[in-house]
This record gives sequence, structure tokens and C-alpha cells, in this order.
Amino acid sequence: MTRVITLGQFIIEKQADFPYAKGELSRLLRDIGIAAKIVNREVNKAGLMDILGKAGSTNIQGEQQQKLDLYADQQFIAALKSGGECCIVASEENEHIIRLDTDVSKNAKYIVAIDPLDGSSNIDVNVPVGTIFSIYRRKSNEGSPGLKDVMQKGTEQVAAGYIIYGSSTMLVYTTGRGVNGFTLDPSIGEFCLSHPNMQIPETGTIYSINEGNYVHFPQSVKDYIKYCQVEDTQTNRPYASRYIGSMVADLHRNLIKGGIFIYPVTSRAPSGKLRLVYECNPMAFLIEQAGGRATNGHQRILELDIHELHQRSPIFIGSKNMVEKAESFNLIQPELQSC
Ligand SMILES: O=P(O)(O)OC[C@H]1O[C@](O)(COP(=O)(O)O)[C@@H](O)[C@@H]1O
Repeated sequence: MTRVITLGQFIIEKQADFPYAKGELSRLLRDIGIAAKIVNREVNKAGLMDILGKAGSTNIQGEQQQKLDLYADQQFIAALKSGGECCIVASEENEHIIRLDTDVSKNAKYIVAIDPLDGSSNIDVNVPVGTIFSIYRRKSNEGSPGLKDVMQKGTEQVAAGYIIYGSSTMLVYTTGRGVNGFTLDPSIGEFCLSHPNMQIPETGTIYSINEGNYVHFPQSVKDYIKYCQVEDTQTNRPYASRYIGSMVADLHRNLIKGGIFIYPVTSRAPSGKLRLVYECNPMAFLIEQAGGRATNGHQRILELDIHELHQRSPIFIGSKNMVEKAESFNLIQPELQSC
């Protein structure tokens, strides 16, 4: 009989990999797991609860906030606050950083950047949504931590991952030593190791991009889409077009099957749509740890400088060979691309 390894057990066992670890990161990952279970419970019965639909407010991105966006935001912040291992949260749903200044948290070592509910446009239609998280070690030793502790390059992340609320609920994360996936077993209320050492295939036959924006894409992106659609059995083309509209769900599929996910600049979104700090950086860290590649068309996402908390970036992410191929279409500096 195969041994069931729960997330908690796995985290403790892996703690030995970090000579300096005193359990804080383990406890922080545990807290994220707890909040994920609470959010999962509401997502699963969303149709029965007054939790679908708009909340009537907009976030800093000018997006209509969904009730579930706010619910998930509150649950993750509450779990991180009571856990005491996190001193600052940066969330898609909050314009400013949130200082968790309880007696315990204010001296905590870690910063969490989070997209509490990714794929908001899919909430009401029962299509998989997710949560994306990124963890940094606090830089400032004196005084209270601040924005500069959050505005670290993606290369500084100590851990990152996502939760996908789909046909099953999974938590997939990395601490810089590979990627592991855990499936929630509702009968015991535990995330159990189901996908050890996940590796994204070096190449694939799936491309994910919102082709509804085609007319707004730069010529180089249009050329790459055409390349994906050309008949060529040698290279298994045409590729299949798959786009769920939840970054977590599209990347989870590509992580398992191989593929490329693209959200480029467009004439309507000259810096792209997805947010660098809590969407692009955590997914780039995870996909790179699984053997893939993530760039803004020419520069590694993880090396991009952070100027603003809710900064956006174009992203080309997934199977290494496919991203390199896309880059060969002269995907030059985003701001220089004519749309
Ligand atoms: O509808 P579009 O423009 O294709 O955008 C879809 C993308 O936007 C997102 O929904 C953005 O995330 P949020 O739902 O967290 O705002 C991604 O999950 C998805 O990949």
C-alpha cells in the first residue's frame, strides 16, 4: 500500500533541506494550506451561497471585485495574521501593502504576495479558478517592514505556488528545490502528495492565448500564432489552441501536458495585463523549477525590476523549447512593440 504523505508531513520532511530553517517557512506554508481549504469549501458550494457575483466595489486595477475575490482575500490575510510567520501581505485586491502588526507578526521574517482569487471572470460559470502566492524573506532588519521588502526581484523568492479549485483541488508549490503537487482529499481534509517532482515537457502541442484580442496584438505575436497554426507533421503542428481564461488553470494544464501560455502587450494593454509581483513572478519561479522558461518576450521574468506594487508585464511561459521558439519571432522590448 503506497504511503499517504500529507502536505504537513512533506513540508517537515523537506525542512532538513534548509540548514537555517527553524520551521517558520514550514508554518507559513501550513497557514496557506489552511486558508486554501477554507476558500475551497466556499468555492465548491458557491452556487448555494450568496458568494457569487459582483461585490459592488472595484480594485486598484479598475476591475469589478467579485464577492469571492474579497472572501478569498480576507481568508488568506486572516490565516497569515493568526499564523504569525508573515509581517506583510501584498494582495491584488488591496491598493496598498497590509502590515500584519500583531505582537507576533510584526517581527516575522516573511512577506507574502498573493492573487487571492485568480480567474475571477470564471467564478460564476463553474470554471476552474485559483490562488497564486509568492513568498520572500524580509530585507529590512530595523524598524517596521515596508514596500521595499515587497518590491524584490522574482529571483529573491524563497517559495511560490498556486492552488487550483477545479474538478479536484490541488496545491502546487516550490521552495527552489523542484515542484510538488498535492491533491485535497476531502474525506480526511488533507492535501496529499499526488504529483511528486513535477516536470514540464520540454516541448508541447498546446498554445494558450486569448485570440479574441488578435487585432490588438503586435505583429510578432500574430506571426507566432500563425506559426502554431501551420500544418507540419514533423513538428506536430498545428498545435491545439486551449484557453480557459484562468491563468492558474491554463498553466496547470501546460505544466502537466506541455505547452505555452502567452499574455502579450496589446494596443489596449501596452504593458500586458498580468501583474508581475503576484501573478507572473510566482508562476515563473514555479515553471522554471519544473524545467520550463518564462520571459516577457526577451528578458527572464524573474530578473525584471519592480517599480510598482501592481506593475504589469507581458508573459511568455511554459515548455522551454516553445518559449524559445516564440522569442525567435523577435519579441523585442515590450514598450517598443507596435500594435
Ligand atoms: O480575459 P482575458 O483578458 O483573456 O484575461 C484572462 C486572464 O486574466 C486573469 O483572469 C487575471 O486574473 P484575475 O482574475 O486575478 O484578475 C488571469 O487568470 C487570466 O489568464
